[in-house]
Amino acid sequence: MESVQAIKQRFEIIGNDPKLNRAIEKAIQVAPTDISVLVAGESGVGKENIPRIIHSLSHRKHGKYIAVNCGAIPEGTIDSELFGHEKGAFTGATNTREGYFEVADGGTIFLDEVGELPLTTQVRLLRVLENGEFIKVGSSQVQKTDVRIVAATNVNLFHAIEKGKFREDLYYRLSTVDITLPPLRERKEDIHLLFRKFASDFAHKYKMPPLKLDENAIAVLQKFRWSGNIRQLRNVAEQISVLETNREITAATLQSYLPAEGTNLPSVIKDKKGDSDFNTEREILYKVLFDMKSDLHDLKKLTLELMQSGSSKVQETNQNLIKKIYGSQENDSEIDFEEEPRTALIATPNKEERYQENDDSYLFAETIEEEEEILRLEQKEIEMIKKSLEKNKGKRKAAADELGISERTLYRKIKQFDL
Ligand SMILES: Nc1ncnc2c1ncn2[C@@H]1O[C@H](COP(=O)(O)OP(=O)(O)OP(=O)(O)O)[C@@H](O)[C@H]1O
Repeated sequence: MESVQAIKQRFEIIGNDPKLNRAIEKAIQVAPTDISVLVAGESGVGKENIPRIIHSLSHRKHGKYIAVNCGAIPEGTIDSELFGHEKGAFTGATNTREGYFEVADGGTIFLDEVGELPLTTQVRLLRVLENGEFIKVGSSQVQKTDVRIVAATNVNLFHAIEKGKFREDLYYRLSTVDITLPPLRERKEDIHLLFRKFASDFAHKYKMPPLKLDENAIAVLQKFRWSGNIRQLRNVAEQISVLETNREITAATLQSYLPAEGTNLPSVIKDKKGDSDFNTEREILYKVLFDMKSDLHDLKKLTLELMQSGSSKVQETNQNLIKKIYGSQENDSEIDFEEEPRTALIATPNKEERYQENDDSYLFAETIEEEEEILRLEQKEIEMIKKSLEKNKGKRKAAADELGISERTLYRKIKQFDL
């Protein structure tokens, strides 16, 4: 039996965390059997490594391995994708098509985000698991297949069962063995190791000298929550690798690439109860917020430079605007740009001062401000998604990777915003 260490090398899995090692060990143990395995863990923890290990160590290793993201396939086509269809089964079915369960006969199918399967598909899946039987869409002929199923979920399937969205019998069929991968924040020792690996990969890819984090930066890296887990860490490492000319990374530099923690974004509050999209939704909103913040910073810097280098005319004609952006200072007819311009950049009028006369107007104004902010965030989110899809020629997987979100979340966003 191959050792955990050898498997880690073969699959380029970085980390020494005991829970990670135990997960790999379990995968090695169950691989030679045909037991169904359910892999659990937050988005981005590396769940896909487990079915790849299981397949490659099983007697099916020369058979096909197919990974299916159940959340990324529209409900209307999932049965046909998985089980195939007959010619004429529905409009557009011009030919008979083999589904993944037919193609992967003798191999392994990885069903990622299995909790996203519609109930009708769950019934079909249960049948395959029980006796290897399935029926193509539009057919009445029962077919046989011999496929091993490894499923994964980043939501608590018990909640889905309670809500009537997931069949209990299917859950027990899928999870003969459970393998759970820990979130990155519980693998503190591995975070720097992973960052170094990614930084070295990107240095190689972009032909730049490798990054080096100083001690404080390492501490920041380890303290951060990493709600998007390894995927998020990889994205941050890539951004810094490409954008930073100074390759010695300090805590402040690193911090500027990390989303502010504890930001009271509406979706974060809404999802605190433990809804499934909490991590990924937050991830994208953080990213959006971060981009907006840096755009704003750049804009302010630009106008400040213009005013400093330009004429007093700019200041005269835009006095009100300047006050609004850089703070209203009583009896100030002119702002002293020589004095600590960076402080001026972030100074905003105190909200209590602005609204102290009337509490209601304060609350009202706050609500409107928040609503406008949400709309702006949404707009920005739509723009980012559109750009990324265009750049990646409509390939959702590539776009999702670039945006640092899962394909399932991207698929939902596309539906939500009608893109
Ligand atoms: N231990 C590891 N060492 C190096 N890279 C890793 C490790 N684990 C995961 N990765 C990388 O992190 C990224 C996310 O992994 P993966 O897609 O397997 O996550 P996931 O848990 O399946 O997420 P989701 O639930 O969103 O599909 C991938 O690019 C993967 O190669």
